[in-house]
Amino acid sequence: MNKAKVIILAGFLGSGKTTLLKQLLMEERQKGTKPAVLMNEIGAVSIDSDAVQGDVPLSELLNGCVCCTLQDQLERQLIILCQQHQPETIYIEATGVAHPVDILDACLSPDLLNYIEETVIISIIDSPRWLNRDVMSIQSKMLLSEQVKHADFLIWNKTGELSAAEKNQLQEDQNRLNPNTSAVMTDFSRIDAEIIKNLTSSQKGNHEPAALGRQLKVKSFVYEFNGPITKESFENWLRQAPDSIYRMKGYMQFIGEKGTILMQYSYGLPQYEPEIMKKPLKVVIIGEGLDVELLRGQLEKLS
Ligand SMILES: Nc1nc2c(ncn2[C@@H]2O[C@H](COP(=O)(O)OP(=O)(O)OP(=O)(O)O)[C@@H](O)[C@H]2O)c(=O)[nH]1
Repeated sequence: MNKAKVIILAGFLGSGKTTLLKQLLMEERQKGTKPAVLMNEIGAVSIDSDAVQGDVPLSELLNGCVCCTLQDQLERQLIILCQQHQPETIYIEATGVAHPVDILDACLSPDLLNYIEETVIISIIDSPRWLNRDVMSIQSKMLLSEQVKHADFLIWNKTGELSAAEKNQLQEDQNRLNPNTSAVMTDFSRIDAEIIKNLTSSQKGNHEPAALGRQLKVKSFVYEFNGPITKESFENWLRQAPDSIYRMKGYMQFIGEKGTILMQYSYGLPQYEPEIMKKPLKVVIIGEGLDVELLRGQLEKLS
C-alpha cells in the first residue's frame, strides 16, 4: 500500500485554514488526485465540513481538540482513512487552538508508520491579529508564536490591507522565530498549490515536545436562534461583544433578507455569504473566559 503524505493546516481561529483547504481540494480535483480530509472542530456543530465535497473522504472530530483530548482518536481516524481510501494526501485541518507539534506527535505514532510517509506543518497566520496580539491573553500569544515557530511553511494571510512597514514587521518576526522556513504573504490564502505539494518536513524526528500547560482555556458553545433577527441588532451586539470572542460561525436569517446566510466572524469582522441549503439557525461561538450565560441572555434579546 502506498503511504500518504499528511499536511497539517495549523493556525489560530479564523486565520484562513478552511479557505486554503477549499482551494487545495479544488486543485486536487482538477488533477484527479486522491486526497482525504480529517477535520477537527472545537465546537459541537460542524460548519466547515461543507467545504469538503461529497466524494472526498472526510473524517470529523468534533467538540474537542486533537492536540489534547482527541489525540488517540486522531490516530485511529488516520488509520481508518488510510485503510479504507488509500489517499495520497491527508489534510488535517486542526482547530485554531491546536498546538501543531502535538498533532505532529500523534502522526508520528509507531502505529502509523505503515500508513504515513511524512507529515508537514503549514501554519496560516491571521496577520492583522498577529500584529495586534498584545491585547490577547499570554496563553493565546504563546500559542500564536508556537504556530509560527514550528511551521515547515508559513502563510501570512490577510495581508491585503497591511502597510509596507507592517509587512516588514512580519518578516522580522519570522526571522526571529523561524528563520529557516519559507513563507508567503497572501490574501484569502491564495497560493500556488504546487508549492504546498512540494513541501517537505523539516522536523524529521527532532521536533521539541510542546511545552506543558500551554493549552488555552478556550470555551465554545452553540447558540440557536429562534428565527430571523435584524442585522442591525446583531451588529450592535457585535460591537460591544468581548474581544475574547475569537471566532463565530454558523447560520442566521436576517429580517428583510431572503434565505439563510452563513455568518463568519473573526478578529472583529463579520462576513456574510448566502447559503443555498436550508440550515438550522445555529452559531458556534468560541473564545476565552466567556460568560456563556450572559452572552446567551444578550443574544436572546436580539430581535
Ligand atoms: N479580509 C480577509 N478575510 C479573510 C481572508 N482569508 C480568510 N478570510 C475570511 O476569514 C474568515 C475565516 O476564514 P476560515 O478559512 O474559515 O478560517 P479558519 O482558520 O478555517 O477558521 P477556524 O476553522 O474557525 O479556526 C472567513 O470569513 C474567510 O472568508 C483574507 O485574506 N482577508
